[in-house]
Amino acid sequence: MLHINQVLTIAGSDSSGGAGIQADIKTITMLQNYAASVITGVTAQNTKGVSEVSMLSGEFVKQQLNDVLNDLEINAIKTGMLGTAEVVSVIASVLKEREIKNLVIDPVMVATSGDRLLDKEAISILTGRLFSLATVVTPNLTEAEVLIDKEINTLLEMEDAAKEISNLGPTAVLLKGGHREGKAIDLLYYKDKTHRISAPRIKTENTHGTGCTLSSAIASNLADGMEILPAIKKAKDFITSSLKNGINVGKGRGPVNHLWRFEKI
Ligand SMILES: Nc1ncnc2c1ncn2[C@@H]1O[C@H](COP(=O)(O)OP(=O)(O)OP(=O)(O)O)[C@@H](O)[C@H]1O
Ligand SMILES: Cc1ncc(CO)c(N)n1
Repeated sequence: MLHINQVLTIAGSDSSGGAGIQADIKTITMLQNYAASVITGVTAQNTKGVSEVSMLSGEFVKQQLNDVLNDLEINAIKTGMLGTAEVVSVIASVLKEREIKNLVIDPVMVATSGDRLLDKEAISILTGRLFSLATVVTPNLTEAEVLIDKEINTLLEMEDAAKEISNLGPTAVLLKGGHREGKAIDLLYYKDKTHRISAPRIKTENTHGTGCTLSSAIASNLADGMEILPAIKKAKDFITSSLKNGINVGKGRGPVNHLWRFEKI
């Protein structure tokens, strides 16, 4: 029988299907792995923005997580929208207790549209209890500025920021430069070295779900046994291709889209 690696996404639902758990499941599936999903909350959202968020209780998130981990053989986990301090605490406790091999944390704080997806009081729990368990954390520029409480403008400042965030305990930090001008350069800080992970900027309005897609692709590649650097480079190729294939769904920022299967290496 065909062997398939299992990836768990812990994230929120995006009713418009472009970001959140829907983006994660699509990505993991396109990368030919099996996706399980622990839902933290539900957003009423479309391509123009988020109109409402309803979070599940910490207890219910814990129950989903334990049910999945007690049964499936999860090879990697990715976290996205965690919403509340209660949910972040529960996830940190469960993941600390279990031997999680590959954990990718996308520290989602606000949607592309500017709407808040993480309570302010949850941030210190995220950094204090979850970051140290992570293989990779993937902040965007705004999230990184919140994490280090400094403005980040230049590539050199991005390098310093990635290094500073690594002091919070993750094995690697990928600081995404998607919201800058020019080439789409992300900075990876890993094993005391900085790597520039670069791709041409795609001229498109259809960028809904870029962050979710990238972090899910990294988790999926780690689940396949890839090392951190190649897992990130391959995920970067995947998001670049998905941006090229973005589609005009909705009247705002349409979703990225995947048109073909990537061959496994
Ligand atoms: N127009 C673009 N062309 C090429 N790459 C891009 C573009 N926009 C974003 N990226 C890349 O997409 C990935 C996600 O980065 P981004 O900074 O957009 O994350 P994010 O802000 O967390 O995403 P989201 O907008 O979904 O919240 C990064 O690798 C980034 O460089
Ligand atoms: C549910 C959800 N998670 C993450 C994001 C980040 O883009 C979003 N817009 N919606």
